[in-house]
Amino acid sequence: MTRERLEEIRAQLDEINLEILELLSRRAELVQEIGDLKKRKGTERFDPIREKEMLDRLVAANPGPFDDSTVRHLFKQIFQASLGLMEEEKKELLVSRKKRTEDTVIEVNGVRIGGGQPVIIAGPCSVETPEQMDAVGAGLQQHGILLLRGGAYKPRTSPYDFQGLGKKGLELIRKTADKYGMAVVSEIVSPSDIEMSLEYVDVIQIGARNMQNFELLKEAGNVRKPVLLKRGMSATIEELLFAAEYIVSRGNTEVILCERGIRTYEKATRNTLDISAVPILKQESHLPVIVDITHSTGRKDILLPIAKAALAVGADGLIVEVHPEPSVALSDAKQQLNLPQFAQWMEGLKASGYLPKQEPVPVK
Ligand SMILES: O=C(O)C(=O)C[C@]1(C(=O)O)C=C[C@@H](O)C=C1
Repeated sequence: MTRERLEEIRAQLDEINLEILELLSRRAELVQEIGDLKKRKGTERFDPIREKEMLDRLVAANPGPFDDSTVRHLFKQIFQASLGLMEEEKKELLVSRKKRTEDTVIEVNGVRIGGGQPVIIAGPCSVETPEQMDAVGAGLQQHGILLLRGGAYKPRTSPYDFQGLGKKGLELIRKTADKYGMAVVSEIVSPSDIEMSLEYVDVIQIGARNMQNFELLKEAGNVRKPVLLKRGMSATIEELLFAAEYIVSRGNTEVILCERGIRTYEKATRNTLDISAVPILKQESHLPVIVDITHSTGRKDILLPIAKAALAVGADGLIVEVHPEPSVALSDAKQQLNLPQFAQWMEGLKASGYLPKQEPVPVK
């Protein structure tokens, strides 16, 4: 082929491209008209029967050299693009940054979660006895801790493991928190307990195993109390945000997201802390994000570097489990810090500069 002939053919192709583009644009305008009609009538935009009819007619008229499957493929692409044109603008989630650019700040017991200063939520895995709670309350109070955690309802892997004290546990943690000027963060597992829990908790925790318990999420959305929502152990970041949307869309806008490690093949830690989830969640959502360093690692020896890492990537706070006597704890005995270990951990964190110096809480 001569160079001139190549140029000549290319010039023809350029013209045909423009003709195709003009035809595609004319087609798209007609599709938009159909889209308006369908919207008014409330008809489904995708019409597979109509698409099949058109494809069959095109294949029957196919003069070649493209084979039938190529013709089907090319036109299917056009139908797809047409559907895209007809689609309503994508609905942004209420929890999305696109919906609200400023950070949501949640105030609990005078502590601002998401307000720029990291917060520490500490306490035992389970509420066990008055003595245990009093010891931990007194110990944490020494370090200025204002948010006390402790499980009264324990969704355990084995039905034979300690299941928690239930309502009695809630009463106990409330009493302890009141004595030491703290707020209560405790997990609720049943939708029918949400209403009852309002008397005892300042933050309703929804645990990893219940992240997609939609009835529980809806019930938590119906009340006006902050919710700490943990990421499910096999949940994607998107699924966590949808779970939060369940709560926020019902009017309860105070949701704290919690990264607590996900299940992977790695055995060195109990779960794998998805550190990248923190900046991604902060970017995608306006809700505060905290990291449960105890459940994600399941070990005490790396809690300081992990805490620093979480704060370095922008976490608004940390959850750490503390028990006055971890070796006799009724749950998670191996991963809870004792009070001297907690004191050392706090010292390390303050020295790192990530945590402001905190004064002991004045007892009310
Ligand atoms: O004919 C319709 O009902 C249309 O919506 C138009 C159209 C098309 O592009 O031809 C688009 C999407 C439907 O799935 C089927 C056909």
